[in-house]
Amino acid sequence: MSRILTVRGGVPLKGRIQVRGAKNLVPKAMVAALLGNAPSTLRNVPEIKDVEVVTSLLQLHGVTVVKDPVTGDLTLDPANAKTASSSEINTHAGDSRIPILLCGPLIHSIGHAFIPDLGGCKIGDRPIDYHLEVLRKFGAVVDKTGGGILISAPHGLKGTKISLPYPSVGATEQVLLSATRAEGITELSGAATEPEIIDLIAILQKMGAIISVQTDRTIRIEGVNELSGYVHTALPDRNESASWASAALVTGGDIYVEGASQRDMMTFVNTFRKIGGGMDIHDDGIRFYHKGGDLKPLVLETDVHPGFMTDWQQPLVVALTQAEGVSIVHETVYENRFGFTNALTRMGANIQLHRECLGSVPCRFGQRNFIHSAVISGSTPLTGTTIDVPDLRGGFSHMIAALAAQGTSTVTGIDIISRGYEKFTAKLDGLGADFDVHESSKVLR
Ligand SMILES: CC(=O)N[C@H]1[C@@H](OP(=O)(O)OP(=O)(O)OC[C@H]2O[C@@H](n3ccc(=O)[nH]c3=O)[C@H](O)[C@@H]2O)O[C@H](CO)[C@@H](O)[C@@H]1O
Ligand SMILES: C=C(OP(=O)(O)O)C(=O)O
Repeated sequence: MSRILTVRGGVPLKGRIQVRGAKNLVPKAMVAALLGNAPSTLRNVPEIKDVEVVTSLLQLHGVTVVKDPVTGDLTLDPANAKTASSSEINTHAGDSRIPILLCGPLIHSIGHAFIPDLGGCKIGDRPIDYHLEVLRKFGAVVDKTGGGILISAPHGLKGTKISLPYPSVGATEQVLLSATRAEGITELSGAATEPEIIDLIAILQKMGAIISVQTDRTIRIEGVNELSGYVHTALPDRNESASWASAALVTGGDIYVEGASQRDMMTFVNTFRKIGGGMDIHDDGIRFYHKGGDLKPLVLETDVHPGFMTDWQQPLVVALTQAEGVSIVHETVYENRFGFTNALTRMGANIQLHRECLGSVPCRFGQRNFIHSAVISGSTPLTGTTIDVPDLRGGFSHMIAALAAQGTSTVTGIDIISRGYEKFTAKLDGLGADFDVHESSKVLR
Protein backbone atom coordinates (compact mmCIF):
# COMPACT_ATOMS: atom_id res chain seq x y z
CA MET A 1 0.00 0.00 0.00
CA SER A 2 1.50 3.37 -0.92
CA ARG A 3 1.67 6.46 1.23
CA ILE A 4 0.27 9.89 0.47
CA LEU A 5 1.56 13.20 1.78
CA THR A 6 -0.72 16.14 2.51
CA VAL A 7 1.44 19.25 2.73
CA ARG A 8 0.40 22.67 4.00
CA GLY A 9 3.04 24.88 2.40
CA GLY A 10 4.66 28.16 3.31
CA VAL A 11 6.69 27.09 6.37
CA PRO A 12 10.48 27.64 6.05
CA LEU A 13 12.37 24.43 6.84
CA LYS A 14 14.68 25.07 9.79
CA GLY A 15 16.83 22.79 11.90
CA ARG A 16 19.39 20.03 11.67
CA ILE A 17 19.33 16.74 9.80
CA GLN A 18 21.85 13.95 9.40
CA VAL A 19 22.89 12.48 6.07
CA ARG A 20 24.46 9.01 6.11
CA GLY A 21 26.17 6.76 3.54
CA ALA A 22 25.61 7.42 -0.15
CA LYS A 23 22.87 5.54 -2.00
CA ASN A 24 25.23 5.45 -4.98
CA LEU A 25 27.98 3.70 -2.98
CA VAL A 26 26.49 1.60 -0.19
CA PRO A 27 24.64 -1.04 -2.28
CA LYS A 28 27.76 -1.42 -4.48
CA ALA A 29 29.99 -1.82 -1.43
CA MET A 30 27.60 -4.60 -0.34
CA VAL A 31 28.03 -6.28 -3.72
CA ALA A 32 31.85 -6.00 -3.42
CA ALA A 33 31.69 -8.09 -0.23
CA LEU A 34 30.91 -11.10 -2.48
CA LEU A 35 34.47 -10.89 -3.83
CA GLY A 36 36.08 -11.47 -0.41
CA ASN A 37 37.26 -14.70 1.22
CA ALA A 38 36.18 -13.38 4.65
CA PRO A 39 33.34 -11.25 6.10
CA SER A 40 33.22 -7.49 5.44
CA THR A 41 31.87 -4.73 7.66
CA LEU A 42 30.18 -1.68 6.20
CA ARG A 43 29.49 1.37 8.38
CA ASN A 44 27.29 4.45 7.90
CA VAL A 45 24.60 2.44 6.12
CA PRO A 46 21.34 4.36 5.54
CA GLU A 47 17.89 2.79 5.84
CA ILE A 48 16.85 3.12 2.22
CA LYS A 49 15.02 0.86 -0.22
CA ASP A 50 18.08 0.13 -2.41
CA VAL A 51 19.90 -1.29 0.64
CA GLU A 52 16.89 -3.54 1.38
CA VAL A 53 16.80 -4.79 -2.21
CA VAL A 54 20.53 -5.63 -2.30
CA THR A 55 20.35 -7.23 1.16
CA SER A 56 17.62 -9.52 -0.12
CA LEU A 57 19.47 -10.34 -3.37
CA LEU A 58 22.65 -11.18 -1.46
CA GLN A 59 20.72 -13.33 1.01
CA LEU A 60 19.08 -15.21 -1.87
CA HIS A 61 22.64 -15.97 -3.02
CA GLY A 62 23.60 -17.40 0.37
CA VAL A 63 25.41 -14.34 1.74
CA THR A 64 24.80 -13.83 5.46
CA VAL A 65 23.90 -10.19 6.09
CA VAL A 66 23.74 -9.14 9.74
CA LYS A 67 22.68 -5.66 10.77
CA ASP A 68 23.92 -4.26 14.07
CA PRO A 69 20.72 -3.30 15.92
CA VAL A 70 22.28 -0.17 17.41
CA THR A 71 24.54 1.28 14.70
CA GLY A 72 22.94 -0.28 11.62
CA ASP A 73 26.42 -1.43 10.48
CA LEU A 74 26.28 -4.42 8.16
CA THR A 75 28.43 -7.53 8.33
CA LEU A 76 28.37 -9.46 5.07
CA ASP A 77 29.72 -13.00 4.96
CA PRO A 78 30.00 -14.60 1.49
CA ALA A 79 31.37 -17.97 2.74
CA ASN A 80 28.24 -19.88 1.67
CA ALA A 81 27.54 -18.09 -1.62
CA LYS A 82 25.29 -20.19 -3.85
CA THR A 83 23.07 -20.09 -6.90
CA ALA A 84 19.69 -18.47 -6.25
CA SER A 85 16.45 -19.47 -7.94
CA SER A 86 15.62 -17.22 -10.88
CA SER A 87 11.98 -16.93 -9.79
CA GLU A 88 13.08 -15.57 -6.40
CA ILE A 89 15.56 -13.18 -8.05
CA ASN A 90 12.80 -12.01 -10.38
CA THR A 91 10.76 -10.81 -7.41
CA HIS A 92 13.23 -7.88 -7.52
CA ALA A 93 12.60 -7.09 -11.19
CA GLY A 94 12.24 -3.33 -11.60
CA ASP A 95 13.40 -2.52 -8.06
CA SER A 96 16.84 -0.98 -8.60
CA ARG A 97 19.79 -0.56 -10.98
CA ILE A 98 22.25 -2.38 -8.72
CA PRO A 99 21.63 -6.05 -9.78
CA ILE A 100 23.62 -5.62 -13.02
CA LEU A 101 26.69 -5.01 -10.83
CA LEU A 102 26.37 -8.48 -9.31
CA CYS A 103 27.64 -10.03 -12.58
CA GLY A 104 31.42 -9.94 -12.00
CA PRO A 105 31.33 -10.84 -8.28
CA LEU A 106 28.84 -13.69 -8.82
CA ILE A 107 30.86 -15.12 -11.71
CA HIS A 108 33.98 -15.03 -9.53
CA SER A 109 32.24 -16.66 -6.58
CA ILE A 110 29.76 -19.15 -8.13
CA GLY A 111 30.59 -19.15 -11.86
CA HIS A 112 27.45 -17.48 -13.25
CA ALA A 113 24.92 -14.73 -12.61
CA PHE A 114 21.20 -14.33 -13.26
CA ILE A 115 20.12 -10.68 -13.35
CA PRO A 116 16.49 -9.51 -13.15
CA ASP A 117 15.14 -6.61 -15.21
CA LEU A 118 16.58 -3.41 -13.78
CA GLY A 119 14.68 -0.56 -12.15
CA GLY A 120 15.90 2.89 -11.20
CA CYS A 121 14.57 6.28 -12.17
CA LYS A 122 12.81 6.64 -15.51
CA ILE A 123 14.73 9.68 -16.67
CA GLY A 124 15.84 8.29 -20.00
CA ASP A 125 16.14 4.98 -21.77
CA ARG A 126 19.00 3.80 -19.51
CA PRO A 127 20.34 0.99 -21.68
CA ILE A 128 22.91 -1.49 -20.34
CA ASP A 129 24.80 -2.00 -23.60
CA TYR A 130 28.11 -0.77 -22.10
CA HIS A 131 27.76 -3.24 -19.21
CA LEU A 132 27.13 -6.20 -21.49
CA GLU A 133 29.94 -5.18 -23.84
CA VAL A 134 32.32 -4.88 -20.86
CA LEU A 135 31.35 -8.35 -19.63
CA ARG A 136 31.81 -9.86 -23.11
CA LYS A 137 35.29 -8.26 -23.29
CA PHE A 138 36.18 -10.07 -20.07
CA GLY A 139 35.12 -13.32 -21.73
CA ALA A 140 31.59 -13.64 -20.36
CA VAL A 141 28.70 -15.06 -22.36
CA VAL A 142 25.42 -13.16 -22.22
CA ASP A 143 22.12 -14.98 -22.70
CA LYS A 144 18.99 -12.82 -22.88
CA THR A 145 16.57 -15.48 -24.04
CA GLY A 146 14.37 -15.77 -20.90
CA GLY A 147 13.08 -13.02 -18.55
CA GLY A 148 16.22 -11.43 -17.06
CA ILE A 149 19.81 -12.02 -18.23
CA LEU A 150 21.99 -15.07 -17.66
CA ILE A 151 25.74 -14.41 -17.65
CA SER A 152 28.33 -17.16 -17.54
CA ALA A 153 32.08 -17.37 -18.13
CA PRO A 154 33.08 -20.85 -19.29
CA HIS A 155 36.78 -19.89 -19.19
CA GLY A 156 36.67 -17.41 -16.28
CA LEU A 157 37.07 -13.64 -16.59
CA LYS A 158 40.28 -12.38 -18.22
CA GLY A 159 41.80 -8.90 -17.99
CA THR A 160 41.27 -6.78 -21.09
CA LYS A 161 41.49 -3.30 -22.63
CA ILE A 162 38.23 -1.37 -22.56
CA SER A 163 37.31 2.09 -23.78
CA LEU A 164 33.92 3.48 -22.74
CA PRO A 165 32.09 5.65 -25.30
CA TYR A 166 30.82 7.81 -22.39
CA PRO A 167 32.10 7.93 -18.77
CA SER A 168 29.28 5.79 -17.39
CA VAL A 169 29.30 5.39 -13.60
CA GLY A 170 27.73 1.93 -13.67
CA ALA A 171 29.90 0.61 -16.51
CA THR A 172 33.04 1.85 -14.71
CA GLU A 173 31.90 0.00 -11.59
CA GLN A 174 31.16 -3.08 -13.71
CA VAL A 175 34.78 -3.04 -14.86
CA LEU A 176 36.14 -2.56 -11.33
CA LEU A 177 34.03 -5.35 -9.81
CA SER A 178 34.90 -7.74 -12.66
CA ALA A 179 38.59 -6.91 -13.12
CA THR A 180 39.94 -7.08 -9.56
CA ARG A 181 39.80 -10.89 -9.52
CA ALA A 182 40.14 -11.44 -13.28
CA GLU A 183 43.26 -13.08 -14.66
CA GLY A 184 45.77 -10.45 -15.83
CA ILE A 185 45.67 -6.70 -16.34
CA THR A 186 42.68 -4.55 -17.27
CA GLU A 187 43.01 -1.05 -18.65
CA LEU A 188 39.88 1.07 -18.76
CA SER A 189 39.89 4.37 -20.63
CA GLY A 190 37.04 6.88 -20.62
CA ALA A 191 36.23 5.94 -17.01
CA ALA A 192 33.89 7.87 -14.71
CA THR A 193 35.57 9.23 -11.58
CA GLU A 194 32.64 10.18 -9.31
CA PRO A 195 33.48 10.26 -5.56
CA GLU A 196 31.38 7.10 -5.07
CA ILE A 197 33.61 5.30 -7.61
CA ILE A 198 36.74 6.44 -5.78
CA ASP A 199 35.20 5.16 -2.52
CA LEU A 200 34.47 1.80 -4.19
CA ILE A 201 38.10 1.68 -5.34
CA ALA A 202 39.18 2.41 -1.75
CA ILE A 203 37.08 -0.56 -0.58
CA LEU A 204 38.53 -2.88 -3.22
CA GLN A 205 42.04 -1.71 -2.34
CA LYS A 206 41.35 -2.53 1.33
CA MET A 207 40.39 -6.01 0.15
CA GLY A 208 43.76 -6.42 -1.61
CA ALA A 209 43.05 -5.17 -5.14
CA ILE A 210 45.69 -3.32 -7.15
CA ILE A 211 44.03 -0.37 -8.88
CA SER A 212 45.57 2.87 -10.13
CA VAL A 213 43.58 5.88 -11.28
CA GLN A 214 45.31 8.15 -13.77
CA THR A 215 44.49 11.79 -14.48
CA ASP A 216 43.23 11.08 -18.02
CA ARG A 217 40.18 8.96 -17.02
CA THR A 218 42.24 5.76 -17.32
CA ILE A 219 41.99 3.13 -14.58
CA ARG A 220 44.43 0.21 -14.49
CA ILE A 221 43.64 -2.93 -12.52
CA GLU A 222 46.06 -5.80 -11.92
CA GLY A 223 43.96 -8.88 -11.24
CA VAL A 224 44.67 -10.87 -8.07
CA ASN A 225 43.63 -14.44 -7.18
CA GLU A 226 42.04 -13.67 -3.85
CA LEU A 227 40.57 -10.74 -1.97
CA SER A 228 39.93 -10.46 1.76
CA GLY A 229 37.00 -8.81 3.52
CA TYR A 230 36.96 -5.07 4.31
CA VAL A 231 35.97 -2.69 7.09
CA HIS A 232 34.77 0.58 5.62
CA THR A 233 32.74 3.67 6.48
CA ALA A 234 30.69 4.70 3.44
CA LEU A 235 31.16 8.24 2.18
CA PRO A 236 28.18 10.50 2.92
CA ASP A 237 25.42 11.04 0.38
CA ARG A 238 26.32 14.23 -1.52
CA ASN A 239 23.10 14.00 -3.54
CA GLU A 240 20.88 13.90 -0.48
CA SER A 241 22.94 16.76 1.01
CA ALA A 242 22.46 18.90 -2.11
CA SER A 243 18.73 18.12 -2.08
CA TRP A 244 18.32 19.45 1.46
CA ALA A 245 20.41 22.49 0.51
CA SER A 246 17.92 23.22 -2.29
CA ALA A 247 15.05 22.65 0.16
CA ALA A 248 16.50 25.39 2.38
CA LEU A 249 16.57 27.84 -0.56
CA VAL A 250 13.13 26.91 -1.89
CA THR A 251 11.36 27.32 1.46
CA GLY A 252 13.39 30.32 2.67
CA GLY A 253 14.81 28.09 5.37
CA ASP A 254 18.00 27.26 7.23
CA ILE A 255 19.19 23.62 7.36
CA TYR A 256 22.35 22.25 8.94
CA VAL A 257 23.17 19.10 6.98
CA GLU A 258 25.32 17.01 9.27
CA GLY A 259 27.50 14.74 7.11
CA ALA A 260 27.55 17.01 4.04
CA SER A 261 31.09 16.89 2.72
CA GLN A 262 32.51 19.97 0.97
CA ARG A 263 35.16 17.94 -0.90
CA ASP A 264 32.58 15.84 -2.73
CA MET A 265 30.35 18.84 -3.40
CA MET A 266 32.79 21.51 -4.65
CA THR A 267 30.80 22.19 -7.83
CA PHE A 268 27.51 22.33 -5.93
CA VAL A 269 29.00 24.71 -3.36
CA ASN A 270 30.08 27.09 -6.17
CA THR A 271 26.61 26.96 -7.74
CA PHE A 272 24.83 27.46 -4.43
CA ARG A 273 27.00 30.51 -3.79
CA LYS A 274 26.29 31.93 -7.26
CA ILE A 275 22.52 31.62 -6.79
CA GLY A 276 22.90 33.68 -3.61
CA GLY A 277 22.49 30.95 -1.00
CA GLY A 278 24.13 31.27 2.42
CA MET A 279 26.55 28.60 3.63
CA ASP A 280 28.74 27.87 6.64
CA ILE A 281 31.08 25.00 5.89
CA HIS A 282 32.20 22.94 8.90
CA ASP A 283 34.19 19.72 9.34
CA ASP A 284 31.10 17.71 10.27
CA GLY A 285 28.61 19.25 7.85
CA ILE A 286 27.37 22.33 6.06
CA ARG A 287 24.72 24.88 7.08
CA PHE A 288 22.72 25.89 4.00
CA TYR A 289 20.36 28.86 4.33
CA HIS A 290 18.39 31.53 2.50
CA LYS A 291 20.03 34.89 3.23
CA GLY A 292 16.87 36.90 2.58
CA GLY A 293 16.61 39.16 -0.47
CA ASP A 294 16.53 37.89 -4.05
CA LEU A 295 18.04 34.67 -5.36
CA LYS A 296 20.05 35.12 -8.59
CA PRO A 297 19.37 33.25 -11.84
CA LEU A 298 21.97 30.82 -13.25
CA VAL A 299 23.19 29.24 -16.45
CA LEU A 300 23.88 25.62 -15.63
CA GLU A 301 24.86 22.40 -17.41
CA THR A 302 24.87 18.98 -15.83
CA ASP A 303 27.91 16.83 -16.54
CA VAL A 304 29.96 13.89 -15.31
CA HIS A 305 32.17 14.50 -12.27
CA PRO A 306 33.68 16.96 -11.55
CA GLY A 307 30.87 18.78 -13.36
CA PHE A 308 27.46 19.66 -11.90
CA MET A 309 25.92 16.30 -10.95
CA THR A 310 22.67 15.48 -12.79
CA ASP A 311 21.06 14.24 -9.54
CA TRP A 312 21.40 17.79 -8.12
CA GLN A 313 19.56 19.28 -11.08
CA GLN A 314 15.92 18.56 -10.23
CA PRO A 315 15.78 20.04 -6.68
CA LEU A 316 17.86 23.03 -7.81
CA VAL A 317 15.41 23.77 -10.64
CA VAL A 318 12.74 24.28 -7.96
CA ALA A 319 15.04 26.84 -6.30
CA LEU A 320 15.55 28.55 -9.69
CA THR A 321 11.77 29.12 -9.96
CA GLN A 322 12.31 31.43 -6.96
CA ALA A 323 15.27 33.35 -8.48
CA GLU A 324 14.75 36.83 -9.99
CA GLY A 325 15.39 36.52 -13.73
CA VAL A 326 15.99 33.91 -16.40
CA SER A 327 17.92 30.69 -15.71
CA ILE A 328 18.99 28.16 -18.31
CA VAL A 329 19.64 24.50 -17.52
CA HIS A 330 21.16 22.08 -20.06
CA GLU A 331 20.87 18.42 -18.99
CA THR A 332 23.64 16.43 -20.70
CA VAL A 333 23.63 13.16 -18.75
CA TYR A 334 20.03 11.91 -19.22
CA GLU A 335 17.85 12.61 -22.23
CA ASN A 336 14.55 12.85 -20.34
CA ARG A 337 15.08 14.48 -16.92
CA PHE A 338 12.69 17.43 -17.16
CA GLY A 339 9.33 15.60 -17.07
CA PHE A 340 8.99 16.58 -13.42
CA THR A 341 8.72 20.27 -14.41
CA ASN A 342 5.13 19.73 -15.67
CA ALA A 343 3.92 19.65 -12.07
CA LEU A 344 5.96 22.78 -11.24
CA THR A 345 4.34 24.58 -14.19
CA ARG A 346 0.90 23.59 -12.87
CA MET A 347 1.94 25.09 -9.53
CA GLY A 348 2.70 28.44 -11.22
CA ALA A 349 6.35 28.14 -12.32
CA ASN A 350 7.33 29.58 -15.69
CA ILE A 351 9.44 26.88 -17.35
CA GLN A 352 9.93 26.39 -21.08
CA LEU A 353 11.45 23.16 -22.32
CA HIS A 354 13.60 22.88 -25.45
CA ARG A 355 15.04 20.21 -27.73
CA GLU A 356 18.11 22.33 -28.53
CA CYS A 357 21.34 22.22 -26.50
CA LEU A 358 21.19 25.49 -24.55
CA GLY A 359 24.82 25.28 -23.52
CA SER A 360 28.29 24.40 -24.68
CA VAL A 361 28.99 21.01 -23.03
CA PRO A 362 29.22 18.43 -25.86
CA CYS A 363 25.96 16.54 -25.56
CA ARG A 364 24.61 13.32 -27.07
CA PHE A 365 21.01 14.56 -27.23
CA GLY A 366 20.97 17.77 -29.31
CA GLN A 367 20.47 16.21 -32.72
CA ARG A 368 18.17 13.47 -31.46
CA ASN A 369 14.90 15.19 -30.68
CA PHE A 370 15.17 14.93 -26.87
CA ILE A 371 13.71 17.68 -24.69
CA HIS A 372 16.76 18.28 -22.51
CA SER A 373 17.10 22.05 -21.94
CA ALA A 374 14.97 24.27 -19.71
CA VAL A 375 14.50 28.03 -19.44
CA ILE A 376 13.13 29.07 -16.06
CA SER A 377 11.80 32.61 -15.56
CA GLY A 378 11.29 33.73 -12.00
CA SER A 379 10.42 34.41 -9.48
CA THR A 380 6.93 33.00 -9.49
CA PRO A 381 4.82 32.14 -6.45
CA LEU A 382 3.90 28.46 -6.27
CA THR A 383 0.41 27.22 -5.43
CA GLY A 384 -0.47 23.87 -3.87
CA THR A 385 -1.79 21.13 -6.13
CA THR A 386 -2.16 17.35 -6.51
CA ILE A 387 1.03 15.62 -7.65
CA ASP A 388 1.96 12.00 -8.41
CA VAL A 389 5.73 11.78 -8.09
CA PRO A 390 7.56 10.36 -11.11
CA ASP A 391 11.00 9.39 -9.78
CA LEU A 392 13.36 9.77 -6.83
CA ARG A 393 14.77 13.29 -7.33
CA GLY A 394 11.63 14.48 -9.11
CA GLY A 395 9.66 13.29 -6.09
CA PHE A 396 11.87 15.15 -3.65
CA SER A 397 11.59 18.23 -5.89
CA HIS A 398 7.80 18.05 -5.93
CA MET A 399 7.78 17.65 -2.18
CA ILE A 400 9.88 20.78 -1.57
CA ALA A 401 7.84 22.73 -4.12
CA ALA A 402 4.71 21.72 -2.15
CA LEU A 403 6.42 22.77 1.10
CA ALA A 404 7.12 26.21 -0.37
CA ALA A 405 3.72 26.64 -2.07
CA GLN A 406 0.75 28.60 -0.82
CA GLY A 407 -2.08 26.29 0.19
CA THR A 408 -2.34 22.54 0.44
CA SER A 409 -0.82 19.90 -1.84
CA THR A 410 -1.50 16.18 -2.04
CA VAL A 411 1.56 14.21 -3.07
CA THR A 412 1.05 10.57 -4.05
CA GLY A 413 3.65 7.89 -4.84
CA ILE A 414 6.04 9.17 -2.16
CA ASP A 415 7.44 5.69 -1.46
CA ILE A 416 9.78 6.21 -4.43
CA ILE A 417 11.49 8.89 -2.34
CA SER A 418 12.52 6.23 0.22
CA ARG A 419 14.73 4.70 -2.45
CA GLY A 420 17.32 7.38 -1.75
CA TYR A 421 16.24 9.57 1.18
CA GLU A 422 16.52 7.97 4.61
CA LYS A 423 13.57 8.67 6.96
CA PHE A 424 12.59 11.73 4.97
CA THR A 425 9.25 12.27 6.71
CA ALA A 426 10.96 12.20 10.15
CA LYS A 427 13.50 14.71 8.82
CA LEU A 428 10.72 16.96 7.51
CA ASP A 429 9.06 16.72 10.90
CA GLY A 430 12.27 17.80 12.64
CA LEU A 431 12.58 20.74 10.24
CA GLY A 432 9.12 22.02 11.18
CA ALA A 433 7.23 21.10 8.00
CA ASP A 434 3.43 21.09 8.24
CA PHE A 435 2.22 17.79 6.73
CA ASP A 436 0.41 14.51 7.30
CA VAL A 437 1.17 11.06 5.94
CA HIS A 438 -1.80 8.86 5.01
CA GLU A 439 -2.08 5.27 3.96
CA SER A 440 -5.42 4.89 2.23
CA SER A 441 -7.68 6.90 4.54
CA LYS A 442 -5.59 6.37 7.70
CA VAL A 443 -3.40 9.20 9.13
CA LEU A 444 -0.04 7.69 10.18
CA ARG A 445 1.67 10.68 11.74
C1 LIG B 1 22.84 3.73 -8.54
C2 LIG B 1 23.66 4.81 -9.10
O1 LIG B 1 24.83 4.95 -8.81
N1 LIG B 1 23.02 5.68 -9.89
C3 LIG B 1 23.75 6.80 -10.42
C4 LIG B 1 24.54 6.34 -11.65
O2 LIG B 1 23.61 5.77 -12.55
P1 LIG B 1 24.12 4.91 -13.76
O3 LIG B 1 25.35 4.17 -13.35
O4 LIG B 1 22.96 4.13 -14.26
O5 LIG B 1 24.47 6.06 -14.78
P2 LIG B 1 25.52 6.06 -15.96
O6 LIG B 1 26.64 6.97 -15.58
O7 LIG B 1 25.84 4.67 -16.35
O8 LIG B 1 24.67 6.74 -17.13
C5 LIG B 1 25.12 7.89 -17.79
C6 LIG B 1 24.64 7.89 -19.21
O9 LIG B 1 25.20 6.79 -19.89
C7 LIG B 1 24.19 6.07 -20.59
N2 LIG B 1 24.53 4.63 -20.60
C8 LIG B 1 24.91 4.02 -19.43
C9 LIG B 1 25.19 2.67 -19.41
C10 LIG B 1 25.08 1.94 -20.62
O10 LIG B 1 25.29 0.71 -20.66
N3 LIG B 1 24.69 2.59 -21.75
C11 LIG B 1 24.42 3.92 -21.78
O11 LIG B 1 24.10 4.49 -22.83
C12 LIG B 1 22.92 6.34 -19.76
O12 LIG B 1 21.77 6.13 -20.52
C13 LIG B 1 23.12 7.79 -19.36
O13 LIG B 1 22.71 8.64 -20.41
O14 LIG B 1 25.22 7.47 -12.20
C14 LIG B 1 24.34 8.51 -12.66
C15 LIG B 1 25.19 9.60 -13.29
O15 LIG B 1 26.01 10.21 -12.36
C16 LIG B 1 23.49 9.03 -11.51
O16 LIG B 1 22.53 9.92 -12.04
C17 LIG B 1 22.78 7.91 -10.79
O17 LIG B 1 22.23 8.40 -9.57
C1 LIG C 1 19.05 8.48 -11.01
C2 LIG C 1 19.21 8.16 -9.74
O1 LIG C 1 19.32 6.92 -9.23
P1 LIG C 1 19.25 5.47 -9.92
O2 LIG C 1 20.43 5.34 -10.81
O3 LIG C 1 19.33 4.56 -8.76
O4 LIG C 1 17.96 5.39 -10.65
C3 LIG C 1 19.33 9.18 -8.68
O5 LIG C 1 19.79 8.83 -7.58
O6 LIG C 1 18.98 10.35 -8.92
